[in-house]
Amino acid sequence: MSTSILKAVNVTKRYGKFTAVNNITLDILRGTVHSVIGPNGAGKTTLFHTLTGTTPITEGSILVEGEEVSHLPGYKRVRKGLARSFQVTSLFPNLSVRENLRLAAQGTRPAQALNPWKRPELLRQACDVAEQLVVRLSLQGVADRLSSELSHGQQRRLEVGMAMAGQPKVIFLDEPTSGMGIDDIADMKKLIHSLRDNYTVVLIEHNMDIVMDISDSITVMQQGQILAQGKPDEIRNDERVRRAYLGSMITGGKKAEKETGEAS
Ligand SMILES: Nc1ncnc2c1ncn2[C@@H]1O[C@H](COP(=O)(O)OP(=O)(O)OP(=O)(O)O)[C@@H](O)[C@H]1O
Repeated sequence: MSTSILKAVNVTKRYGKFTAVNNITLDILRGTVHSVIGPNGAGKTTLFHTLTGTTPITEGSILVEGEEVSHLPGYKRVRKGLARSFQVTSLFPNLSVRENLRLAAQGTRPAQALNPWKRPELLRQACDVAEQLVVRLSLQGVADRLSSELSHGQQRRLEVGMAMAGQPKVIFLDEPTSGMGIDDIADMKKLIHSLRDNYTVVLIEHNMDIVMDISDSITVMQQGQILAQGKPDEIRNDERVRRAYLGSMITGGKKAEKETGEAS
């Protein structure tokens, strides 16, 4: 049975009088893909920010493998094994794919990364990690190209690879398929699904086909709160979820149309 790797207990985030995340309790299990979905403004990204330490919480607690991290800044949570995949803008545009990955792998030992007297085996290890990732990301054909020369889909895969390079326990992905074409979406979906062999994935994604296909569990948020949690089938069939706002997103509108007799 999977054990808990990341927990949020009664987490609330307020901006002044506005409550963006309201009393959220989550238990994310090791080796799973856990998706967070909900309409625009539901609080998904704010929840991510609180879990990764980008933004401080107002109330509640966050635990990584049972250890309280609520008041640790983001960079210290990285050392506890939480990694966030950032947007394309976080790539080094004037470095090759291989060099981007090698630097990200070296970043696991920041003191060593900038030390001119660093031990050569650490550099070799970082090169090995980069080589393995080039293959895993299916970027062999462009490994020596500058990251700025990659297609959008390749850049987004590289972003995920940059998070993987740190060999974290949990990888946070915020809309990794946004702006992608169909082929790139299929590649990204395969990559995310494969991640749970080595990592735990927390995913924000608007593409319901992906969410339903690759998630082990789903948290549905609405107006800062949890509306429902469960396996994809449970969420798909949850009346509250469908009635609230997801009917057409999850079912492609078919069921809702059938029920209302409004199909054209
Ligand atoms: N720094 C901030 N100050 C004030 N309000 C904020 C701040 N960040 C987010 N909010 C508000 O919190 C609410 C939740 O925003 P959030 O970005 O978390 O939603 P979301 O579910 O990620 O939406 P989307 O799917 O559009 O990205 C929104 O009403 C937003 O305006």
